[in-house]
Amino acid sequence: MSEPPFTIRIRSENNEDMDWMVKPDEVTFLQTLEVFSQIMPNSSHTAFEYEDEDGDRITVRSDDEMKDMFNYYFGEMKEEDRARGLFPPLIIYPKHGKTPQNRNIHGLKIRTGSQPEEAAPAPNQGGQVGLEGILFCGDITKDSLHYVQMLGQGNGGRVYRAVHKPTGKVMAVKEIQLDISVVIQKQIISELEILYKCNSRMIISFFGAFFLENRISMCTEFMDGGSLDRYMPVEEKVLGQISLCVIEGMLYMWNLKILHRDIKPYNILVNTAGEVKLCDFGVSTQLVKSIATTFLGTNVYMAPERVQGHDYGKPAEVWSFGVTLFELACGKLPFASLVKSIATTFLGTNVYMAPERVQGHDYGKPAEVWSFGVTLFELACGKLPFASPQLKLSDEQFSPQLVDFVNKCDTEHVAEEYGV
Ligand SMILES: Nc1ncnc2c1ncn2[C@@H]1O[C@H](COP(=O)(O)OP(=O)(O)OP(=O)(O)O)[C@@H](O)[C@H]1O
Repeated sequence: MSEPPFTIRIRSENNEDMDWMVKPDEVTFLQTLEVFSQIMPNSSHTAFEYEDEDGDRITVRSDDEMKDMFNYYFGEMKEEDRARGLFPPLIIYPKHGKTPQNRNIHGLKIRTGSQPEEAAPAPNQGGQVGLEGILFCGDITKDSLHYVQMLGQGNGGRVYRAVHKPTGKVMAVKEIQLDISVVIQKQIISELEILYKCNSRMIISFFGAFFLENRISMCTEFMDGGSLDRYMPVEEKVLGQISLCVIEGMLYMWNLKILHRDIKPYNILVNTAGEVKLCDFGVSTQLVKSIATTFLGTNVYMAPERVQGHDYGKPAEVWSFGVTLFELACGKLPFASLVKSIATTFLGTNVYMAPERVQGHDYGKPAEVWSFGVTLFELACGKLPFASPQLKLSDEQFSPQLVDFVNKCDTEHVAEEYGV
């Protein structure tokens, strides 16, 4: 049932109130930030807070958190007030964009003074940018980084090894070009701040992020062993240890209500100290959305419900982990069963295409026969043959425990067994 319009009372730092009538189904987090910028043009805000029944402040940084706030507000309302249409104003407190120095638990002490007027040219771009072109979270700026080497390139951007000049700290800097508005840039920076609070041995440390023109740079711990894709196939007993780390990392983030959203060998990093860590968490829904809009595509690690555009959660994460384990163990993807995961519309592939075609290899008559097989199946059964996919790890070189584990990383199994 959709909720009725009601008043949000925006309370500024000097206790001045401004009332704003909203329809909870229609108002967005970004609109709220825009309202702040209209009534307080001299301050910049990246989030706001409201108070719960104990008077504790709860921060809102996204549409989802805003929805939670509305649910809380309507949930707290007395039935008789609701029946009489008496809706007390919901008071919110705009939050200034903070430099997170005192929240950076990784103890990186870096210059926090005003930002430079001009930034050093990026490794792959020239030109100089004024202050207004720089959005900032953390204490790192472009000109404080010395780029040493490109470590890799993903779908969206490039990763460099860089030295933070003031401290000598070696970091990995991931740069992604995103054509988005400044308001969305601010939201991304704000959403990324949660990474400062993450403190797990299984999660890559986050040092800061900044925008320069239309490019975001995210600075994280450098892992000298790189990502696991380099080491495939991985021996089973090593895989066991790796799995423990990945699961611990996932559980840690799940407890913070954060999904990784992109579990795959490329996002599991190792170092010569023997550590295994997850990187590239989808903590910023806005960043995930912006990347998805800029680089259309699905990937073969995605669970079917996600590819089909349905809601997804932890089971989809476990699915991706299953595919990852399969690939790490065998050195190749379980493609025959996974081809169903390739979306119908994205990247011009569809569920009738043979695996070699989906993978961008040369194809010919056999691919045509594959598509015909899928078509016949659909005509005979009225559904596609991929409705209830199972990962298979049939090769006998693996222990039954590993085979069983990987096969249980199936969305339906996880949802049924654990009720998540
Ligand atoms: N913190 C890091 N330390 C060392 N190497 C890294 C680090 N982060 C990324 N890399 C390397 O850079 C490569 C590219 O990373 P990137 O995150 O851009 O792409 P990806 O994960 O392969 O794909 P996608 O763009 O889909 O996320 C990784 O595969 C990894 O080898």
